[in-house]
Amino acid sequence: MSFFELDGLTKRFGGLVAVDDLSLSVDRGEIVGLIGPNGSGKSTVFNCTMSRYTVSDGSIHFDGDEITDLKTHEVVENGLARVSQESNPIDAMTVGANIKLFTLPNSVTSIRGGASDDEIFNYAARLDLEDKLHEQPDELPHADVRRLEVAKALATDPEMMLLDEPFAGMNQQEIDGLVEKFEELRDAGMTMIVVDHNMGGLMRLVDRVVVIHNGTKIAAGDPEAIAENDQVRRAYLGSSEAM
Ligand SMILES: Nc1ncnc2c1ncn2[C@@H]1O[C@H](COP(=O)(O)OP(=O)(O)OP(=O)(O)O)[C@@H](O)[C@H]1O
Repeated sequence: MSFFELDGLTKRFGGLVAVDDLSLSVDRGEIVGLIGPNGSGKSTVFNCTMSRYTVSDGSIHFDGDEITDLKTHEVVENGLARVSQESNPIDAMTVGANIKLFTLPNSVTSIRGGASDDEIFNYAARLDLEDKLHEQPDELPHADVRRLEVAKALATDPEMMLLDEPFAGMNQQEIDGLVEKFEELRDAGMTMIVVDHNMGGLMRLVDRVVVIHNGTKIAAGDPEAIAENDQVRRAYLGSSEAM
């Protein structure tokens, strides 16, 4: 069994089948790109994996355990973390305090515990945010807010990260910088699935690409082969996006 496996994953919203019998596996240390036109089901795959949505059919395994029906905090405790499309830092707290929040024990009553200042510094430093620990998120440029979201996810000490549009809204220099950070995380052993519409950043980073369209896998392969794949091109041509 692979490190991470979706087997026949299906998610229905009433009559709409958002993810349709999708199987996908990721090996430890791999970075897999999950791409597809708008509405093809990418975020739904992440939401099912993190138990934000209940799965209609199929199963999800991570590191040898079935995690399909766990609660979200149990999925996180198992070593999976997700960076959402939307940033949601708490603006009334500093960058450091926002990161620390993700290191607290999982209890609404816990006000003690969590990572030390040194540990918080190290999580921030992995995203080049160590000089911004005392700033408030609403004082930061967009790219720093997005990197803060990655640092928050890292603070749960995951073995695998699901990254939903990490490059959105970034300029080329910022994308290059973030690609470098993800490569450093990979070198330290992190496994990742990355969803993004920025093909330049994504294709450079990933080992393998899985393409979904209408919730179904239509292609999988290395980035070069996927860029040349006619079925993939047609799927994107049928949507309003360019590949
Ligand atoms: N909570 C929900 N309730 C009803 N329908 C939903 C829900 N979440 C997603 N969908 C539908 O499921 C389909 C897949 O949506 P999803 O957001 O997973 O696509 P996506 O590939 O992530 O799109 P994008 O690239 O635009 O983020 C869409 O038709 C969407 O409208």
